[in-house]
Parts: sequence; C-alpha cells; structure tokens
Amino acid sequence: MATQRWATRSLSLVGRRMQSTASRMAPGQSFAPQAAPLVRMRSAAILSQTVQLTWEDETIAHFHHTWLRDHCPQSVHPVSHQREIALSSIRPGIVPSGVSVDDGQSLLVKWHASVDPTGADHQSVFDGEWLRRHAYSSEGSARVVDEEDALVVQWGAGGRALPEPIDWASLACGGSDAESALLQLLSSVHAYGVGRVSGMPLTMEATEQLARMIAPVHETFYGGMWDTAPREESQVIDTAYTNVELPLHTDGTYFEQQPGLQLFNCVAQPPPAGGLDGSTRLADGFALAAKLAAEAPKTFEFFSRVVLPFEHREGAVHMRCLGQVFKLHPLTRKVVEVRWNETDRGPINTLSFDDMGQFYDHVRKLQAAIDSLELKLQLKPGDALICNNHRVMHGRRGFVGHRRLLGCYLQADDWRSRWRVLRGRQ
Ligand SMILES: C[N+](C)(C)CCCC[C@H](N)C(=O)O
Ligand SMILES: O=C(O)CCC(=O)C(=O)O
Repeated sequence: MATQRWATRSLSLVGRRMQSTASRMAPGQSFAPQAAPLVRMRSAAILSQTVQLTWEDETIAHFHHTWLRDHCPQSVHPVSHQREIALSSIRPGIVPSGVSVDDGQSLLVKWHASVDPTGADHQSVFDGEWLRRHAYSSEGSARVVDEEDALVVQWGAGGRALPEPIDWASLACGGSDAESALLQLLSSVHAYGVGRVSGMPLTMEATEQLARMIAPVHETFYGGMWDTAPREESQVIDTAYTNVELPLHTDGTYFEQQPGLQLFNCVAQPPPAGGLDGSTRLADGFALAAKLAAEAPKTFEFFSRVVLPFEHREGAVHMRCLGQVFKLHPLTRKVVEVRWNETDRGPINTLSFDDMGQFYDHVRKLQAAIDSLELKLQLKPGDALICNNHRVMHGRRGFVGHRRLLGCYLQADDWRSRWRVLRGRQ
C-alpha cells in the first residue's frame, strides 16, 4: 500500500539524514543554535492569491493573503501571544492594499479599513527571517525539515558512545553557568535521548532538585519521587521493585501519555555476583525503527500500523492503553514515539486474524533488532541517568545485594519547553 511504502521511504530518508547528522555531531559538542547568516529580503509583490517574496539569495516564497492576515504579528496578545482576530472574521478573498520591504528585514503589509477585520486601516509587520523559516511554498519548507529534528543523533551498540556526563556541581551552582550546564544536559537528552550527570549527592533531596531544575515532578500511581529498592513480595506493584532482570522497555506503555523523561539517580550498586551486575540496559528506539525500516520493512510497517493493548492491573489500579509500537508523525511520517514493554503487554484481541498469525514472527524480528542495538551502562553511586522515555528503551540486568535508584518521571511537554526556552536565551 502507498502508505506503507511512504512510511518506510520517509523513515529511511530520515534515517539517512540522522546518520549524516550523526557524523557531524561529536558527543558533548555544543548544541547551541547556530545563528544562520541573515539573508535580506529584496522585493515583495501582490499577486492574485498570494504575496510573492524574494530574498537576496534568489529564494522565492509565496504566502496566501489570508495566511498573512491570519499570522499578523500585531494581532496577538502582547504577553500570551494568542491570536486576537478570529479566523471567521477574515473575509474570504481578502487582498492587501499594499506591500513593501523595509531595510531588507521587514515586510510591511497594508490592509484597507474596508476589508480589514478591525474595520480600520491596519498594517502587519513581519520579520523576514521569521517568514523565511515559516515559508511553506518551497520544497525545503518547514513542513518537511524541522530544525529540532536535525539535531537528533542515533546510536547503537557498535555505534558512537553516549554523551559525556555533566558534573552536578556545574548544575547546582546557580546563575548563568548553571543554566548553560542545564542547556547542555537537555540538549543531550534531545539529541541522544539520554543525559548523564556525575557527582550527584546520594539523596532524594538532590535527586528532586535535579528534577525540578528541568520540570515539575510528574506524579503517577508510583508516586512522585520514587526509590527502586526491592520490596516485600506483597508490595511488588511492579518487577522494577525486585532484583530480577528487566527487558528493554519504555515505561508507562499503559498510559495514554507515556512519561516523558525517566530520571534515575544511582545511590547504591552492589558488586557483581554470580554473573549478575545490575547494569543498566539502553537501546535507541529511533535507531531501532531505522534498522527495521531498512532491514525488515514489513516488520517496521507492521508495528507502525497494528494497535497493541498495554495494561497495568493490580490493587486499586487498572491502566490500559492501545497503541502502536512506532508512532509516526501524521505529516512527515517520521517516528516520534516508541511504545514497548513486553511485560506489560495486555491480552491481544486488537489484531485481525491474519495480523495475529504474523505477530509472533514480527515480534521475534523486533526483539532481535532491539538486542542488536543494546548498550550497557554500569551506574555507580553518584551517577544519574535521564532517558527520553518516548524514544529510548531502558532495562537492567539482575543483581544480588543492595541496589537503589532514586528518581521520578517528568512530562515530555515540560522538559521540551524548558529546553526550548534555555536555547532561546543563548
Ligand atoms: C516507578 N519506577 C520507575 C520505580 C518503577 C516503574 C515501573 C514502570 C513499569 N516497569 C513500566 O514499564 O511501566
Ligand atoms: O532498576 C533499573 O535499573 C531500572 C528499573 C526500570 O526499568 C524502571 O523502573 O522502569
């Protein structure tokens, strides 16, 4: 089916771009936004349906008249930036009464009182760089190339190492230096899906302090801040609270919104015993999707299409969510989220008979690909690990003895907002 080929093709395209990005980004390399050189506007002309804009590098873009009035920077609330003009008040076929380029950097668009929704003469003033970033009429428009995605770097077992840890002292010192350190940490989480902190105090207070530097703690039925130390059998609401091996998974597959970030601060790690070292297992879900799209496209398409049930049911809690393993962006068809936990998969009654007949073969291919990408990380007390739970699967090897990770969940929207605001201040 066209959709399937499109999904596969777009991902392999994305995969290639990510690979090319990977070759450019070295671990720890600054992710601060590189200000692109200013390209000045040369001219603007009113055409029948659009305003044609030309920049000095010969780039040409067309913006529909209604788009321009709808996106007028002067028609939003000065603080909340919310639109103050209802789309329904912009008459169909509205045409500007004049356009001009001011000093190569601003586009001035005039609207006559007889057509403007305000009933008065109105002037929209657009920044040329903003228009260039939001141009939608050219092949390289923002619709296809998302600047944040271009910073994403895939990794795998044999591939590049994970980013270097950032020292706790540089985060806890406060001021602009701490903000720069936090930006580097969150930029690493954005690029790799993983951020690391070294020299962490072995306390819940410091763990919570680190979390709250990023975002509010996300409360679930596990509580807010939590401790993975093994519990009495009767209190094991999840096998994370035991010493058994945990397969690579994302947390909260049974929530509509999987937790955005998972923060682990290692405060105790026993020595290896009997071949069990309690090491942390990691795998990049984006690399997994790219690998399957390239090597087992039918399996990739299957797990991008079929909807699986995930469930957590114990005591006074019954969570259930239906979802694909690979959630694709509705427009770009890029993988935006991975949802997989073998141990929390519910009884499958959501597949057609034919799909069910294929499921176990595809699962074996999925698991083999996950295993091939697994990276091992031995946390020691004072090491904190932050995982993008929408992308990176985590797990652990079994252990013997006293092992404790303190941590919490943070919401995806919250940490990404914090990262964008810190980037914007650079
Ligand atoms: C709260 N704490 C992180 C310690 C345990 C949570 C367990 C989450 C469960 N394994 C899942 O995959 O949803
Ligand atoms: O104990 C660990 O290293 C990880 C536990 C885990 O996977 C979880 O809490 O979701």
